[in-house]
Amino acid sequence: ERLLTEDSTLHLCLACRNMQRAEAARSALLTSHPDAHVQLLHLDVGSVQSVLSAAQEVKTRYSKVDFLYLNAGIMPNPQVDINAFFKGLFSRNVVNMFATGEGLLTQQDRINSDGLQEVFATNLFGHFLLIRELEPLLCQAGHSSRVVWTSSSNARRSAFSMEDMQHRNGTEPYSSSKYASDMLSVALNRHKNSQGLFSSVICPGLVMTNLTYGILPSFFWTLIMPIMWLVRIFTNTFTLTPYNGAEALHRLFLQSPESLDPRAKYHSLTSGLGTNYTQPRQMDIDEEMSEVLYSKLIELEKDVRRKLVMKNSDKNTRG
Ligand SMILES: NC(=O)C1=CN([C@@H]2O[C@H](COP(=O)(O)OP(=O)(O)OC[C@H]3O[C@@H](n4cnc5c(N)ncnc54)[C@H](OP(=O)(O)O)[C@@H]3O)[C@@H](O)[C@H]2O)C=CC1
Ligand SMILES: CC(C)CCC[C@@H](C)[C@H]1CC[C@H]2C3=C(CC[C@]12C)[C@@]1(C)CCC(=O)C[C@@H]1CC3
Repeated sequence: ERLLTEDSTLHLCLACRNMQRAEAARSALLTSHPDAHVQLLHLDVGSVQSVLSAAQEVKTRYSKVDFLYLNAGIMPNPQVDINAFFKGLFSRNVVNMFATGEGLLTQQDRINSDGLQEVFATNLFGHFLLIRELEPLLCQAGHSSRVVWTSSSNARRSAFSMEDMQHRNGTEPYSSSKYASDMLSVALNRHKNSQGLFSSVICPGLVMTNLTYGILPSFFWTLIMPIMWLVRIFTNTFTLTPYNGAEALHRLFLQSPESLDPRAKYHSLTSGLGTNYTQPRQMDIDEEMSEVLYSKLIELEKDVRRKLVMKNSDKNTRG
């Protein structure tokens, strides 16, 4: 919505897994911008086959991609640790607890049909594979392109382990996947800036969406809204609405790639008085670690491609 307000000649492609919702989003955009070019594309970013097919379709439809917003993300079966919440409330860490949710949330992950951990596959690997597939459209001579990851303030180094990058053994797959996306963005910049591809990371703040309604029911969030406005005075990270949460996405669209800090996370923030702004904050990233992650993802990519070829040839011989 905000991008079209900025430039109504944009060609938007909404890549979604649920085509009914995608169609509703397209209709809403066409209501406010009747002449806009809005196309839909089926993409389940958590499925290797779907990512490859969608990328193929993009390559037939478009000759270049200027911006790739990697926004899809999941937090399945979240549990709030009430004891930790009350302990944190009376500690010196209280502001950080509200800003990041550190120590308050655990999730239950599962293995998907590609044999990958679902949170890792959706929040990180599917996006990585999409970038790899779209490289010919993103990296073109004399043209600069942008990849923007929706990360989170919940990304935490201690939740991530290089020996278990899919987070098979822990209870914080969300935090781990978001930290991995921060590292991957840094590595992408190192490998791809020379080819005109620039990667950035944003955090939308705490926004009322289906994700947060999965943590606590929507009526509860509505009930405690006055408390949330109060908390906003201390953290500015309670952006609360999708419009406010999109502030950093919008700001990055307007900023030239050369002026971006590859090691910063751009936070959407809303002040106590309701003013929106974007603030870059340095990420806790080790260059060497991000390089190791990049190599491991390339290896995993080879592996899933090999498995997919075998699966499809099995199907053909049986069918
Ligand atoms: N809400 C918050 O407070 C915060 C959110 N974030 C991040 O913001 C991003 C957007 O989340 P938010 O809007 O809050 O949550 P929602 O659950 O409302 O939206 C998530 C979006 O991702 C899509 N999606 C999920 N899985 C897939 C998939 N496999 N393939 C394609 N699309 C998929 C969903 O599609 P569908 O409609 O089909 O479900 C939906 O459109 C996420 O990356 C999240 O981690 C970060 C910090 C805070
Ligand atoms: C009185 C209320 C404000 C109590 C709410 C307590 C917690 C449920 C929330 C406090 C900080 C929140 C938070 C998130 C989820 C809900 C909280 C833990 C996120 C982890 C949601 C997803 C993200 O990506 C970042 C958010 C950070 C803050």
